[in-house]
Amino acid sequence: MSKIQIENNAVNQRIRFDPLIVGSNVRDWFLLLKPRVISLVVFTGIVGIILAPGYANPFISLISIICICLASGGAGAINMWYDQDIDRVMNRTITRPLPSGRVQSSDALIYGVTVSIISVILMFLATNFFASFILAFSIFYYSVIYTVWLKRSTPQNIVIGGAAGAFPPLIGWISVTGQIQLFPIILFLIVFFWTPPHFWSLSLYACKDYGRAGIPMLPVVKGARHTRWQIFIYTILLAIVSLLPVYFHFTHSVYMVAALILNVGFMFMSICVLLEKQDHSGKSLRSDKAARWSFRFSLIYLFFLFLALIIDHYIYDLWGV
Ligand code: HEM
Ligand SMILES: CC(C)=CCC/C(C)=C/CC/C(C)=C/COP(=O)(O)OP(=O)(O)O
Repeated sequence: MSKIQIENNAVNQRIRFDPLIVGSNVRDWFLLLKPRVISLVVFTGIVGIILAPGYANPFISLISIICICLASGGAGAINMWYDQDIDRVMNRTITRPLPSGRVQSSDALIYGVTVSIISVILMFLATNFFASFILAFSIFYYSVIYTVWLKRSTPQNIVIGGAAGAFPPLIGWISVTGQIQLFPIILFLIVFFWTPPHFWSLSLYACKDYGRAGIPMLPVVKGARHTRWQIFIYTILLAIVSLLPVYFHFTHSVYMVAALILNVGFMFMSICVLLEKQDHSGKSLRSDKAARWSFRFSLIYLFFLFLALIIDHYIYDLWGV
């Protein structure tokens, strides 16, 4: 039996014995929204709301947060609808509601589009036109520009497509102030430069999956060695961008210390990824352990960096320490 056959059998076994497959309707509709990704996306949006100057009505802020949740989820469902053909060939995604046949294709599309439209209308009614426009644009960016166009056509898909996930802090800020300022643009840039090391770490160990699905992710097209260098370069760029709030005096020492520690941690991870032993084809000899850690650390990095922004804000700007 070939290696691919063995892998496919393992996947089939997993589908057959997955206890969640029968009678899991509500859970499937929930999973279509990519809830775990939403949690961090929404957190960055909440930080945008908290940092924005002026009075943020708690009820309106709650609606804005729900709107970012729905927009990100709706776009995620459209992404899963469009990608069901490739999700069917990848081990990581084969148990998702669409490839496993638990949700009908057209139902998923209607669901994704409806949830997205509701989010934009609700944002417009609760806040302002500008915030709802950027929200609509970010849904379009993720579900059409990234998913339909970039993902299958260029190894730079993540770099350009990364902008989709960087909008939420900007949207949160605009929902309060109605305008764009330098600080939320820096928050946008932080998530933008964070996305390549976040995703490419994962793509290093999910490379076979993407190769089988014919998706031109960086390690598939340019090899692991090139991807490891790119992760390293983007981690340096991220470190620089993450210190811009300190440079422009938007934040104080709490954020500065947190950012320095987190950047040292991420640099260390990316150096481990870079140094992980490879053979001459650039393939890792140690099952990409460092890349797995780097992916996990990317999530820790973004969460604590944005948490530090809030703590710094409360300590210095609100309590006047
Ligand atoms: C275009 C940009 C991005 C790409 C291509 C990307 C890609 C991915 C992929 C492929 C996964 C694995 C998902 C899975 O196994 O189901 C993942 C996980 C994750 N991503 Fe991203 N990501 C992007 C942006 C973001 C952003 C902006 C955030 C949050 C601010 C984020 C947060 C997360 C989280 C929290 C997980 C872990 C989910 C879990 O534990 O299952 N990602 N990302
Ligand atoms: C407000 C708003 C619309 C926010 C969007 C947030 C956003 C773009 C998040 C990106 C999240 C993500 C999991 C991308 C996965 O890429 P993929 O689809 O290539 O991954 P997959 O292979 O796991 O499906």
